[in-house]
Amino acid sequence: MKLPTHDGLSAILCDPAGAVIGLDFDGTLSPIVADPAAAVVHPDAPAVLADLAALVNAIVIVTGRPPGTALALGATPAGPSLADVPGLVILGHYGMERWEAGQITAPPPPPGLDLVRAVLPTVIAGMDGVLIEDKDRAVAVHTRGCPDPAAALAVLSRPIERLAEQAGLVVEPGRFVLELRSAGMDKGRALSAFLAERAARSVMFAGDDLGDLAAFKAVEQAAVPGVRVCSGSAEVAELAAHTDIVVDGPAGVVTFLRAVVDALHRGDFAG
Ligand SMILES: O=P(O)(O)OC[C@H]1O[C@H](O[C@H]2O[C@H](CO)[C@@H](O)[C@H](O)[C@H]2O)[C@H](O)[C@@H](O)[C@@H]1O
Repeated sequence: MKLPTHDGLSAILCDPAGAVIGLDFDGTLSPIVADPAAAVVHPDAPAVLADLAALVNAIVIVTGRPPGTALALGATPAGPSLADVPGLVILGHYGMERWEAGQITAPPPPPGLDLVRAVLPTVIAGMDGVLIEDKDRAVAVHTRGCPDPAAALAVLSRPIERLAEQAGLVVEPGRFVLELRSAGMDKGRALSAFLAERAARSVMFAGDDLGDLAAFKAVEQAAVPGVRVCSGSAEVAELAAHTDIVVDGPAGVVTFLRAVVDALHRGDFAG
């Protein structure tokens, strides 16, 4: 793949040691599938991330998943797993939970989740194919398995908003999913704080969904050069307009990252 011309990308290629590479998980590193529990990482993703990690300041996965789930889904039968990527940091639950060097740090889960767990079965009663994913500090309601996923999402939207209000939570919309989670953190805040922590001199963020918009905004507003990469899909076609480079889903992300690694090894942009 020939790398596109972009100032933010050039900054990363010229000075990789200063670059923070941020990535979403579902739809970016792992192809979208019907069952959230089966959304394993693209088989070539951990290897390319491991190669890239040796060249850049840091690789950080910023995801709505709990870090433990991203790690479990990041295991590959042959070759390295996500857990093998040197220095990898995972900011899970939209930045609420952090995994680094085998350690997780997180505040206690929001108390409103008990109400959500008690009431949700009534809210979805009679709706064929709705799936509840309990993530300990958040609960996601999926409609991908419904006969008409978009219609089911529309039906659930208002009742879930009301439930979130009652429980002191917020609703995070995604790809045929409505997630009830605590307020006060998003991928943008998480990424900005990480850039400051690492004294980043450039940044890339790759994502596929509405929850990634905050991170794209953080790249835009960062005091350092940056590039926003869209893991493109027909499902979230509108996301491309908020990004600089569009690739074709997780396979496209892996090909793009491999081209970055190859360019760095060749020293195309070195001093
Ligand atoms: O921030 P992300 O890493 O993108 O996580 C966002 C949500 O992704 C997951 O749901 C999505 O992927 C599933 C598996 O491919 C798919 O079945 C579902 O339709 C998508 O919405 C995950 O299950 C959620 O918990 C995440 O919050």
